[in-house]
Amino acid sequence: MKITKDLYQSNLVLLTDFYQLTMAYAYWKSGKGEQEAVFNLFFRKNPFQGGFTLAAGLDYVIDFCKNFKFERADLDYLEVMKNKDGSPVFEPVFLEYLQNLNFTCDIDAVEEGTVVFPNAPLVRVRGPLIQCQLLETTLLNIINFQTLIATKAARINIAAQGEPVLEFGLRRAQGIDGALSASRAAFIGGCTSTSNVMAGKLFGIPVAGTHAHSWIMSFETELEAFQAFADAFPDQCVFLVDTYDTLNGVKNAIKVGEILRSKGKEMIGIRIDSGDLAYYSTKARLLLDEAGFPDAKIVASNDLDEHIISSLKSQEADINVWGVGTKLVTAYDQPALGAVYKLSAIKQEDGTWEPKVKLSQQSLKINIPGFHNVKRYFSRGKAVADMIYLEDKEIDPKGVIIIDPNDATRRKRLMPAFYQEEVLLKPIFKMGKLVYTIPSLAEIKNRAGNQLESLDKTHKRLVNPHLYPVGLEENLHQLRMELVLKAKKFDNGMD
Ligand SMILES: Nc1ncnc2c1ncn2[C@@H]1O[C@H](COP(=O)(O)OP(=O)(O)OP(=O)(O)O)[C@@H](O)[C@H]1O
Ligand SMILES: O=P(O)(O)OC[C@H]1O[C@H](OP(=O)(O)OP(=O)(O)O)[C@H](O)[C@@H]1O
Ligand SMILES: O=C(O)c1cccnc1
Ligand SMILES: [Mg+2]
Repeated sequence: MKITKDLYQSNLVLLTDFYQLTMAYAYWKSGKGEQEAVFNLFFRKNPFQGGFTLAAGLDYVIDFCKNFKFERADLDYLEVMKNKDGSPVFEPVFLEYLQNLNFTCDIDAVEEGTVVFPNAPLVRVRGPLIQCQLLETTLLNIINFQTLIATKAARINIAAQGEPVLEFGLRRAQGIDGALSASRAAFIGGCTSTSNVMAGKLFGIPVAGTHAHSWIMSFETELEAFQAFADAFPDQCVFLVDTYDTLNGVKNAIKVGEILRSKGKEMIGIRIDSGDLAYYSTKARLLLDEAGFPDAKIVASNDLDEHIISSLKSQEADINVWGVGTKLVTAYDQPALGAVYKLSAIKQEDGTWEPKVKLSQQSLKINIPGFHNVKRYFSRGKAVADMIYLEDKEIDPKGVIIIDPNDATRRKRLMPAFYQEEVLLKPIFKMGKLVYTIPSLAEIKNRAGNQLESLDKTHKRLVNPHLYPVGLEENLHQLRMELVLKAKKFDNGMD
């Protein structure tokens, strides 16, 4: 277990791509290391062909930045790295520089549990080039995964229409942190509990569960197994009924439920983990109701995701609680969010900021330049549109036009004076100092619920959702166009 322990006790500065360190060295060597820059972290497409994304992971980012420090052991490792000719990769003076390096960036970010959309920044980092660069990979690793899983969880919870979703993913998750971060993000996205005990301990997520087929199989009969479980946990009986014959299993659960009742206890319900979940849940409901257990819950599990849950809902399956593992914590149908981290401005020697774009053959990949932020407009509590804008340009309250960053012919006129507004990037660090009050996980989950509530249901549809309007404010659109044309010079990019 040494590796695990070391990993979690490390402050993660080496959890980065090697090229960040070689670039840092080269920046330092060329004297550019302290030049100020602005980087933005954003994604280009909502995952799962959905209409929204739920931001998560900021708490980890804060922790990483707060503890950003090269320790002796990190430097010892870098010190022995050699080039092909046997010379050290990093000269000792640079390692000394790293040893004395203190985190001094400004970070502004969207709060965890906020609904977000493509192209708008989730995190904005302003600071010396070396530091901005050294944050890239770790920030992307954290935000990409937790945001992906929080979004998947939100979709699954939308499909469950407010019924509890229990997260059962640990055994199928992508390794140790894949499981822990997923349990955290799944809780933010709306799951009520996790089966992962360590996630319970680390994050304060309620832990819950039933029992496995092995429990039943270890007894001579199913009835004996249910009875023994009831003896051990009279207040927490959810009997797994499908080991041998599902409907007979329900009858056995009822028998033990009656014994429990005679002792003043109520069974919570049953779990079905195989077969046609619509058919068996309906039959089980009838048996339970007829036997006088109308409040007994029916839990369903077995490779569930938002689509199967929706289908079961439309089949009027009698299911009250959903146990979801593999397809949630692995984001089964889309394994990565694809968020990127791009430089958008750099400070010149005369103190002015130079906005930057990176050209791409695909116009959709040209980044948004400058020092920008994103603002959400609301009407009667519902989100109307998001505007990405340059922070130093005035917004006319009488009217602005926002322009689709991927298609300049798509535009929307907004009258800010008629809306409530919220600036989505909040100050997190100022000159390396934490200025943000970190919310509890329960507060983050609550925010996620309210945010999803503020989104029209057409954007939350699981299949072919209505596109939520996100656009560039005119000045920003203009700046982006000018920079693209300037960079392309006479070449029109059609070769
Ligand atoms: N009524 C239903 N409508 C749509 N999908 C369903 C329905 N009932 C079950 N499913 C889903 O169909 C799949 C059935 O999986 P599978 O073919 O492995 O059968 P199984 O019942 O798990 O078999 P086993 O007895 O081996 O566990 C699961 O993903 C399950 O969630
Ligand atoms: O299906 P998931 O969404 O991943 O949910 C978790 C699964 O894990 C458990 O059994 P396991 O799959 O280990 O064994 P089983 O398939 O034989 O029931 C449980 O019974 C669920 O089926
Ligand atoms: O508690 C359960 O029912 C459970 C836990 C993990 C995986 N599947 C089910
Ligand atoms: Mg299974």
